[in-house]
Amino acid sequence: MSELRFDDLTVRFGTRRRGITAVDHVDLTVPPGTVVGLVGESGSGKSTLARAAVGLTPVTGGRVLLDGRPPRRGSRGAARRPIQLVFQDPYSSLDPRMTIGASIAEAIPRGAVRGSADRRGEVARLLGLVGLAAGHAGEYPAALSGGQCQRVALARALAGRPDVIIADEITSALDVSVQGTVLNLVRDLQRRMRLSMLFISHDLTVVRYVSDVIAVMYLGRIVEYGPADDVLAEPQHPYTRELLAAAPRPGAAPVDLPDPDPALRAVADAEPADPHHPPPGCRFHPRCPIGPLVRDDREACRETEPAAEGHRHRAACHFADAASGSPEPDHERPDHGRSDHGQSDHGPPGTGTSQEISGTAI
Ligand SMILES: Nc1ncnc2c1ncn2[C@@H]1O[C@H](COP(=O)(O)OP(=O)(O)OP(=O)(O)O)[C@@H](O)[C@H]1O
Repeated sequence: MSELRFDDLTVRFGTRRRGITAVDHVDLTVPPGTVVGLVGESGSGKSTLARAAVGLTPVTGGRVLLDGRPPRRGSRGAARRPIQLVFQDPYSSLDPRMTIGASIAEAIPRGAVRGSADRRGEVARLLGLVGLAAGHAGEYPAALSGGQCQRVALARALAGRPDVIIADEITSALDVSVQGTVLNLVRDLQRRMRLSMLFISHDLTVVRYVSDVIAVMYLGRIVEYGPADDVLAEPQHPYTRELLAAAPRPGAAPVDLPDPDPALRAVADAEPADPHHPPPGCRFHPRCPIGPLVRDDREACRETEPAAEGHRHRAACHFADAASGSPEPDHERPDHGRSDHGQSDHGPPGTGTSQEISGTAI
């Protein structure tokens, strides 16, 4: 089992004047054998983080670490690739001119099998792992359904003998009817193979289904992090509460935002901030329904990057306690502070890699 860690990672596109910081000083840890669900709206930087992890996008600053070291980047088919990325669109991730068997065989690292019979056996084994019959090896992607293609993409990822899988919106392009079976498969494979997994989705309903830990991303930053049960039961960041309110658990009581005032709801319903010009202070403040309830001026929200409070479960909000029921702004607590770059460690809750984060912001 391996640990994936983003250490103060920044990815910037474009020029200094007209550029965009898609990932902004993110510290995030995927603990060994754990599924971290990364949720956030479109454009928050989730895919950029994923692509940076496997070297598809150059990083501007910070590091990606696998068990404390930069991961090896094996060339295509040549060596074991310890971090594997599975994409949203199962058809575009497979070469339409290659049979399923050839696609999977291509991803088996050199030296992992001897001879073509062994290779065929390994392809059949991988197809079996993802619940497909060995007979599919001779077919082309066009003959398969979207769900079957996504299973093949998973088989290809597993062929690389990974320690970590990053699943980026892998059910978004699938029919609702097959999303559940693919999610069950992913969870089953992750447990059986004791994989570490970063599971990315804009949909909290999907993330909550597979995740041990949930990280919430907004405008390039992680704004909340904690054990999934805690984040879902007592979200601390108003953005997480909005996501939860928009994705109620079937049969569960809806999450009430603390403010029934329509004027303030309009604030919360405002357009996301322009990622080219993120607002100063808390990036969420132009949309936030919490601040006006507890402070008329919301000066802290406008001017100061909020710090993350808490050890296992933490949120970057000056009014995190107001969001979960007790309106004491965290910037008035004695241990509050902030760092230069504004990110905390998102290490595994309750493990040695989770650091005390008083004094840093996420
Ligand atoms: N190659 C690129 N060049 C310029 N800007 C980019 C590039 N890739 C991503 N971006 C921008 O970076 C920001 C983050 O995009 P990213 O795709 O990482 O977000 P996301 O949360 O994964 O959203 P989605 O689910 O819609 O892909 C967006 O504003 C996007 O337009």
